[in-house]
Amino acid sequence: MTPLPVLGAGGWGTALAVNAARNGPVMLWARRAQFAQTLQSERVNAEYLPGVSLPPGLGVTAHLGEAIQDAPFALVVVPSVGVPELLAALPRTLGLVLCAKGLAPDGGQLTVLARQLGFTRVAVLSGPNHAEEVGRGLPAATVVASRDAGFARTVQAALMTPALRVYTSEDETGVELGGVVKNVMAVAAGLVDGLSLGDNAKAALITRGLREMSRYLQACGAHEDTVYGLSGLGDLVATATSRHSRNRAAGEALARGEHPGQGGKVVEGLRTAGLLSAWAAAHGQDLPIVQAVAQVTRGDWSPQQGVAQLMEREAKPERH
Ligand SMILES: NC(=O)c1ccc[n+]([C@@H]2O[C@H](COP(=O)([O-])OP(=O)(O)OC[C@H]3O[C@@H](n4cnc5c(N)ncnc54)[C@H](O)[C@@H]3O)[C@@H](O)[C@H]2O)c1
Ligand SMILES: O=P(O)(O)OC[C@H](O)CO
Repeated sequence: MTPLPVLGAGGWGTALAVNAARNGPVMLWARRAQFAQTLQSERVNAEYLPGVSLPPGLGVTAHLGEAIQDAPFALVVVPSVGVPELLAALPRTLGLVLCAKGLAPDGGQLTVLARQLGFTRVAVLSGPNHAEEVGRGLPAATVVASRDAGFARTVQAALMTPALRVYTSEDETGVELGGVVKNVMAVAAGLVDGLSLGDNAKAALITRGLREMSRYLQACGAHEDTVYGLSGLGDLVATATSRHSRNRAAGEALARGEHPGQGGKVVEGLRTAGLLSAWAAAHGQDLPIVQAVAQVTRGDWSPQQGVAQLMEREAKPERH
């Protein structure tokens, strides 16, 4: 049986690889040769997913060609900034399951970038999935979305295990962008927590954040109900309330006056806030929470100014 390639040995790549190894052999690709060797010999990813043993069917390599050899498709699990470079190195015949929750350098979708580069079998995987929990085999659910329904079902079969329930969708845009925007909402949730603004404020943020996600997704062509599924509301709740979330923790750090996100584990929401804020300005769209997070992240507003700006907006009906 050809091993399933999992490209990217951070927390999420490792957790997905451990889950998929319940179904068959897996080859995990790490960019750094020394790191790949350490994973192969220590059988644990102490840097990104400590406490989770790598099962015997999981191999590790730093050679991309070896990782994808004879495989019909691969999971792409590097941070969004690294996706363009990795895709450029892959054969266009390879099916792609894009797992990053971030945007391309131009602020567009990674699925769109993949197709522009000539890949034809493209899917996106997204849902309320903290690597720390999936890696330990705690029950979770996720969505694989592709315009190619047959490809989505193939990926579903490869990843569905007793611990991970995988649903399919044909709404690539809705599933991809839900996971992208919720990271910004999670940074905002961390600001709420860090400033001790209380439960009412957190509930208001999540609810208005969902409304903002819905407006953005629909402006980008998503189906209107996708935002209420696992990749939208599900992931928003998981990330905005989780002790595992790096995006939420980054918001707490901002509230303390620190500058999070330099080095270490990837915090997609900080970069995404700037890209989405630029998109909103260019398209005349109103994404107030995204814009407030972008201003605070850039240091243009203090966290308290961000809160005041949101609270003092014009009066309006709830449905807007
Ligand atoms: N951690 C989670 O729980 C989780 C869950 C779902 C989705 N995601 C998404 O998955 C993506 C990866 O996140 P993660 O948590 O695995 O990150 P991480 O911070 O745990 O690890 C990032 C990994 O990518 C490698 N890397 C960094 N830049 C690279 C590049 N240019 N090319 C190749 N490799 C590179 C790093 O060396 C490291 O191994 C992100 O977009 C994240 O939003 C994460
Ligand atoms: O730790 P975070 O904030 O990157 O969130 C991880 C996942 O996206 C949760 O589904």
